[in-house]
Amino acid sequence: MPVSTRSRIFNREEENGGSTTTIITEQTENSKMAHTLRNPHHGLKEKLKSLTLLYEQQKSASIGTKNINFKPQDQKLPPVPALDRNGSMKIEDIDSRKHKFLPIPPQNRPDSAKKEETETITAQIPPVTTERSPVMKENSIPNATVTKTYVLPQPLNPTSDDAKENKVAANGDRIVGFTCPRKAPVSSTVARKLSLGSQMETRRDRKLSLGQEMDPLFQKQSSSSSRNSRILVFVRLRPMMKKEREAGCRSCIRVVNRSDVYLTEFASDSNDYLRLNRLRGRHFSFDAAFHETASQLDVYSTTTADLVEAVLQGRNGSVFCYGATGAGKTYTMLGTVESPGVMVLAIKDLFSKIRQRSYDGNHVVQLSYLEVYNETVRDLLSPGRPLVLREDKQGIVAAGLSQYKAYSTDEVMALLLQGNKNRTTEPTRANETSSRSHAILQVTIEYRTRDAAMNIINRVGKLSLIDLAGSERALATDQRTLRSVEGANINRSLLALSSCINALVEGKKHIPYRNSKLTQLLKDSLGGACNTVMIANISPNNHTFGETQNTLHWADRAKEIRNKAYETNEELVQVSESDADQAKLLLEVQKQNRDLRVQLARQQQKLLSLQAQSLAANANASPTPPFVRSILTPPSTNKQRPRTPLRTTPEPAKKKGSEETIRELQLVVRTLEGEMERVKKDHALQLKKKDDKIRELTAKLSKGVRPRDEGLKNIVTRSSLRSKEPNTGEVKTSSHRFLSPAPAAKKRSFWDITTANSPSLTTVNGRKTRSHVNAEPTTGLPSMLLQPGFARQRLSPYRQ
Ligand SMILES: Nc1ncnc2c1ncn2[C@@H]1O[C@H](COP(=O)(O)OP(=O)(O)OP(=O)(O)O)[C@@H](O)[C@H]1O
Repeated sequence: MPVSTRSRIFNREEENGGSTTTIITEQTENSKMAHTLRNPHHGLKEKLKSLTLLYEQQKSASIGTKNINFKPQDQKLPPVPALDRNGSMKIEDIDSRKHKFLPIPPQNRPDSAKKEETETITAQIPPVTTERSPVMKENSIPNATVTKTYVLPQPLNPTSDDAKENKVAANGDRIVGFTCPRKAPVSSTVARKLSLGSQMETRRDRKLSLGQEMDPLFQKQSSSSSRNSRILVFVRLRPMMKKEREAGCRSCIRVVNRSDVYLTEFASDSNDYLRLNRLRGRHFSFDAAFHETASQLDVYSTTTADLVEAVLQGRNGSVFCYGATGAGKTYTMLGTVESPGVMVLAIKDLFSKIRQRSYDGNHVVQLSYLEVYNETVRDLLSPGRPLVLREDKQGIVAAGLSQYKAYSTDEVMALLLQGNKNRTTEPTRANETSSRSHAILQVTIEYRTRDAAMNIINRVGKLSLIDLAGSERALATDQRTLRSVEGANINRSLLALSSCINALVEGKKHIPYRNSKLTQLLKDSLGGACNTVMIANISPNNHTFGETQNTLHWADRAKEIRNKAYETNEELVQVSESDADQAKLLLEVQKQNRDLRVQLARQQQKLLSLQAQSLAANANASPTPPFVRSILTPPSTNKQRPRTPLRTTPEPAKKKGSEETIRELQLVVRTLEGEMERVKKDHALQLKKKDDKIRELTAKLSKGVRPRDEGLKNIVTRSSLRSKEPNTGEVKTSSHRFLSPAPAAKKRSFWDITTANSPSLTTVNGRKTRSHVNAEPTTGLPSMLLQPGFARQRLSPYRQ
């Protein structure tokens, strides 16, 4: 029997001494399973049906089973099998003839008043690992022993709200109804990949909030489904608010595992005569389900990271959040400063990826941000008159929408911030900062590169990040006129969205996109050649059960929408021979430029070490050579040459500019080399002079001529010479350059070095500030630590 990702029932009831016992229909020979679970949400009919089916299969399986060592003592109550670290339970050597009747452990036993109880084991993909019977997977009857692994629902944290809710459900109202979900396709339990490399897969899986390891089947499905263009649907549960907790709200939703959520309806105690205090529940399965503790990064990396990668390869991608008001859509899309949401993380990721690839082409990022408010489209980046939607070759576009070029994450953030200020938000009873409009941020990435034949390849990918306004009930929000009109419009457009989803799912020819502005704008995302991700946001509050159920229902429907097979928006511009030559030349020039920059850096390094040596030797003798000083002095900010605005430079001008830059660079390199040579010569000359002087003095001494200073020792040493040398321009021996220029001075510290050239710092409140280092006799040496930076700064205008 195939093991479903859905819950399976493995129980029977038997009155055994007045107490309810659970029958585990599959039992092992070596390890006997006895674990009762409380998940009583299957209908009796379905339970019996699946039980009968299971029994039949096991029976026929057992006929062919050999090597069964069935011992009578096995009929005793087997021990509760140990769960593995994933909460999985192994059932080995299944033999259908040996069903066990196990007592429910006291901690799991429901209220004794209950007559009915169901036990559910959630099986995980791949739940079956066939050891001796690989055909088991194909739903055929095994003729040998098999091993099955069942992943049980995670044990609840007793302190969490979930745990409390669970307790209520177990001990409180009886659960008698269960809407059996439609069997989800196997692939729905896994996150579909967007035809990307294994690197992305690894990352995504690492990020999965439940931290379970990815099994091989998962990988296989992921890669095989990468060609599939089904909409990916994720669900995110927001945490219970303090206010809600204080108001005594209960959690009606539970994230069962990494893809499933379970919705429970709590009956109102006294008045619900029809349901007789019964509860209803429903199980939903999505590509991934995020627990309330899931981080923004978890959500981003699982839902959108692949999309960003695909957009860079020239495909279109859309992410939209759907859900009731106050369910956390804006939090997911925008987030806060401390925990930025999908929009911000996507932009950051985009730019970091562009930076990594910048070596092989040019990327141009353009941005637009609009809102649909009360069925009018408005530009959020340059507010003005409402925009009109038009259909052209690219699809539906808002005529006159401003497009901004952005070159860094910061620029995008600034634009985003500006747009959000212009967005319509109002406090409602349900949410203090309720978004009253649907906001769409569109990022277009144009990528231009050349192939081997120098043809221009132009790829354009578009990423749409959509924060929908919340669906709401009239009572949930204010009754003021404007708010209710807004609410009605929001609901109308969401209804139109639902109709489109329905029509798409049913495969209708006519999709009513024109029913609202929102659906017109989402046309591309829903049925077009686009990778689409939908994040359904839900609240745990049981008072919003209806809205949560609605959201989950539509999200479940949306899973079945298939987009058109996506294609890369790529354009190949063939160039003529002369153009190709020019392009080659440009590439060569660029390469040369790079080489020159490397050379320059090397020369600079050499120059600096040389300068350090020469400064040490000439500390007191000669002033810093002017060219060195000019390098070491930071250029004043107002004199600094502005960076070449490459972003706006057209192609031929850019080429011209790069040639000029190369010429300039070559000139700089030549100048530096010349200066270096001169310094070397100077240095050698000075050393020679010093040696001559020493020789001369030694000769004089040997002739009996005393040195000028009588107080000094008669022996002439280099140090004795040094004391007389300052400011005289006298030379020293070559070995002098390695000696400290001022031996008597206190040892120079880090601050001495870094602040030696800094403008004087004053004493603050009598406290010595860093300026005290200037009190020392300075050698006039510039900061060594700052040199590379200054040198770079000075040379930066030449950089491309
Ligand atoms: N995952 C989360 N973690 C922490 N706080 C959250 C989370 N999701 C939502 N919230 C908080 O819940 C509140 C409502 O969220 P948000 O404004 O995002 O809802 P919304 O669905 O956008 O509502 P509306 O449709 O009315 O705009 C906010 O205060 C937000 O900070």
